[in-house]
Amino acid sequence: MSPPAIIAPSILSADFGALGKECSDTIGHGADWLHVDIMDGHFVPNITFGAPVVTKIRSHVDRPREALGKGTFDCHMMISEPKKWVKDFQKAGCDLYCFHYEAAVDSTAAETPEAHSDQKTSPKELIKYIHDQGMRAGVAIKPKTDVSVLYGLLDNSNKDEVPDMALVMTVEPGFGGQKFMPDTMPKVEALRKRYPNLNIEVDGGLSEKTIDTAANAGANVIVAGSAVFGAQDPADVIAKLREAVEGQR
Ligand SMILES: O=C(CO)[C@H](O)[C@H](O)COP(=O)(O)O
Repeated sequence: MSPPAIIAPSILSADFGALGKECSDTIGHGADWLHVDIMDGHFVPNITFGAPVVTKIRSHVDRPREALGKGTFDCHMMISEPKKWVKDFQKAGCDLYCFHYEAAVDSTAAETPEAHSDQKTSPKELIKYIHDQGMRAGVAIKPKTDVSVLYGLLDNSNKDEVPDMALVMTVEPGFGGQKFMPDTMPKVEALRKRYPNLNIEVDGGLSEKTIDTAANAGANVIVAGSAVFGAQDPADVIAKLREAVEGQR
């Protein structure tokens, strides 16, 4: 049986002029987590916001009572220098710091020459560093990245270096409102088969139309931006996404 359904609306599609209220309303509509997209205009061709904004919106949502419980801030770091921002985001109230595997292994992804030494931190060292700051760690992969890169991290016997979640991107990261890519589903299926208890998150193009495909493949953490924030009845959409995942357990 897969782990429980976790619905994590992406606030990328929220009204940025009323972000605090949008966040508290969304939790009130039944969301488990808030998915907070951090984009640096370098790793992806778009910019959102940084730790000071997260600090402000955190005050509108109660901290989770238990690890990864209701109210978790799931920060998806679409940034070139993932190690550099760990402490700032911990202080801002991030609970789950999810970095991109591609950014952690590619020294050319760093924006500045000084940052190149920072990028020498391997993914497993970065996971440990995130854990040392008291957060959970996630590792994201883009649609073209092979799922097997995650096996080396997940099969590690040193628990401090093992991610708490894998994020399989179901669109190219950077923008909300894109079309779900069903050809990413074999990666989710492979992960679920190999790791029955793993939190597997999918992100991009998830809606009432695509949720069955993702749930069937084994995803249990569902990010949805435009489908939730563009809905007349966000609570109904959140409930339907949950039902679809629970139906597969
Ligand atoms: O990470 C993201 C984009 O890089 C967003 O979380 C994602 O695209 C959600 O938006 P939507 O549900 O509208 O596709």
